[in-house]
Amino acid sequence: MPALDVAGEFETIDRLLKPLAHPEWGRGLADDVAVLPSRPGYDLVLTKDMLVEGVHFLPEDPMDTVARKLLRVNLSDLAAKGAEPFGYLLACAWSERCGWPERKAFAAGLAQDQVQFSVLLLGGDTVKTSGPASFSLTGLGWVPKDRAISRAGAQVGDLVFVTGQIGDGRLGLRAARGELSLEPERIEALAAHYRMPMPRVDFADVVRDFASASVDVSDGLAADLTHIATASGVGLTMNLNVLPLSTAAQAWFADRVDPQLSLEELATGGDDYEIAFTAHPRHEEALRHLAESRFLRLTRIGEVTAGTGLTVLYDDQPIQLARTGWTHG
Ligand SMILES: Nc1ncnc2c1ncn2[C@@H]1O[C@H](COP(=O)(O)OP(=O)(O)O)[C@@H](O)[C@H]1O
Ligand SMILES: Cc1ncc(C[n+]2csc(CCOP(=O)(O)OP(=O)(O)O)c2C)c(N)n1
Ligand SMILES: [Mg+2]
Ligand SMILES: [Mg+2]
Ligand SMILES: [Mg+2]
Repeated sequence: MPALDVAGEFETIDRLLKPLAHPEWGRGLADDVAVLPSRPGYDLVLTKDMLVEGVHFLPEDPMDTVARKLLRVNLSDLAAKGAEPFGYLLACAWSERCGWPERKAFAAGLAQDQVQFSVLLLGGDTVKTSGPASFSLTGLGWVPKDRAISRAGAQVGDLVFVTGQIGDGRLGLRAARGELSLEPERIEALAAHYRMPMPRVDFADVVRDFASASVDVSDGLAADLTHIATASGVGLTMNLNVLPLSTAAQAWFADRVDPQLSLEELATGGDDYEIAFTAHPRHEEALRHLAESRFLRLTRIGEVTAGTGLTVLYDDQPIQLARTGWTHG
């Protein structure tokens, strides 16, 4: 008899999650734990982020992209530390709207990203809730012993860099909500970034080899750079005029009446999942070369100074931001 498509706990585990599991370490998702052999010469790097419906994704977002975003926001944290991901633990609190097709789409999204990023499922937990859907993922990666990059470590005189583009996460949320009047291709590109950001996994080894301090940009570039300043006990500057914008963001920006306020929105909006880091000026050429060879944009956005906190510059003048990024309550 063919299996029924029942969105139950063990149907979900057996039919949707087991195919994603590490063949050995995950114990077939049929034990109480996963067991990993240690890797001599490496440190294990662990991170956890949640995605909650209405907080991190929209109720109408497709479940395959919700799953991929969940994995990717965690891969982003690992990449910022210079770690290479290998596996993850997953917790799902399915809501009423998560029937079998939605769960299947969720697992299919994970299957795609498992191949793209070379990670496998190790275990997790599955529950049903009458509240909003929420998901939590623990990402695991390896970094050569004692080489993980921290938020502390920025030195006065270092330069501040950011990968990729800033602002598509914020504009993508507004695009997905139907708040922007741009051509449909632009709306699509921005919403796609919001629903499925690209973690800079391919740049993790460069960060590890050259960065003095590093953070991934989730809350907002200004907020996350402030984390580096605080942890490192230094000051950082950020030049709003050189904020790297995508072509879609440039199209949006071109129509704004208040350019400064618009750039502030992008620099504080979050959901970028780029890497912001500091490095000694002697590494600038190598960093530019490596970024170019990997087809990744890299922008020098500021410098590390004696002092404290983040100083934001617009037209060479320091400005005050109303807020630096997203905070939860
Ligand atoms: N509920 C929690 N229990 C333990 N540690 C937590 C919890 N929430 C956050 N943290 C820790 O606080 C630090 C900052 O968290 P967060 O701002 O979420 O980091 P990130 O933005 O890189 O995801 C991290 O070390 C994280 O592991
Ligand atoms: C529906 C919806 N509203 C608002 C946002 C914006 N937003 C929510 S949480 C957040 C910051 C990142 O999430 P968080 O849980 O703080 O991740 P972490 O910094 O821990 O990686 C942002 C920009 C969003 N992504 N989706
Ligand atoms: Mg977090
Ligand atoms: Mg994070
Ligand atoms: Mg982070």
